[in-house]
Amino acid sequence: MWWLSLSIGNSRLHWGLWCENSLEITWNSGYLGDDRVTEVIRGWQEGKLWPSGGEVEPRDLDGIPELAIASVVPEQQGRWQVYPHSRTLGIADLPLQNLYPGLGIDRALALLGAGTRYGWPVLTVDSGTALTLSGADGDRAFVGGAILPGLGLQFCTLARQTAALPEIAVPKTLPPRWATNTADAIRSGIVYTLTAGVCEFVRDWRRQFPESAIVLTGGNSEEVAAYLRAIAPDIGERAIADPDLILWGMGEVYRSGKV
Ligand SMILES: Nc1ncnc2c1ncn2[C@@H]1O[C@H](COP(=O)(O)OP(=O)(O)OP(=O)(O)O)[C@@H](O)[C@H]1O
Ligand SMILES: CC(C)(CO)[C@@H](O)C(=O)NCCC(=O)O
Ligand SMILES: [K+]
Repeated sequence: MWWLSLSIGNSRLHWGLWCENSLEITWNSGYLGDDRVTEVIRGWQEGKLWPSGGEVEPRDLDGIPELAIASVVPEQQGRWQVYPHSRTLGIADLPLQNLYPGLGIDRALALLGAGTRYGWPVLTVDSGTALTLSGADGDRAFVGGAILPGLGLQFCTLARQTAALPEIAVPKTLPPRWATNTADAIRSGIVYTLTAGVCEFVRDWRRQFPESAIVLTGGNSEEVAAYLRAIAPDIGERAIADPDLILWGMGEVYRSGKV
């Protein structure tokens, strides 16, 4: 009756502990080394949710949990697939139409989670390592989307590939647009262009699907939501923030009997 969902992203791992269809707790962790993975798996085989590698309380599970894996990082997923009670999800397992070969399972699951919780049609904006937009229509058919470097990656690459530009943290709030120092100029350039780009996609989506929910998720979704509220309140105030879209999508696959 207990099962675990593991979403392997490009920066870290995202976990959910489920009791049937109820998501009990969620947590994030870094990638784990082989020894740690062995230790975690041994814990599960003794019916224990511990050690987990993230900040989650030790917990006794009555029974050995199943593990559902969704990964966009092949090198990481093999470490978890050795667990005998694991199942790795592919896009063919999802009750969505028109998915293209090679579409990221995280994008498809986020769409499924968003549509299930907030209705169809739906547009998801996942601000992770990469920022992705993914939209589906009222028949749960994938319409299309886009991929760009995420916020953290934009700041990081700019600093890494230049001599004079410093590494800057992702700002929590809107920076001044017309900057008069280097750090603010970087903040302004990245934040205003990324936000304008997202707005343009959302507006175009709304022209096609006026009633669609817009759902924000991913490690930088709070920042992106704050920028949108400040720059484009018509979008920012209506967008829904949900950090667990991918896990909800995995729950929907479980409910449909495919886990
Ligand atoms: N504790 C944290 N550890 C790592 N990144 C974090 C943390 N908190 C916020 N972030 C931000 O989250 C971003 C990564 O987002 P997320 O965790 O959704 O990525 P991901 O799991 O690699 O997903 P994706 O594969 O979609 O890129 C980073 O750019 C970083 O700025
Ligand atoms: C775009 C990322 C990196 C976002 O995590 C992931 O969804 C992925 O590796 N996608 C495969 C390419 C695609 O979605 O078209
Ligand atoms: K790559």
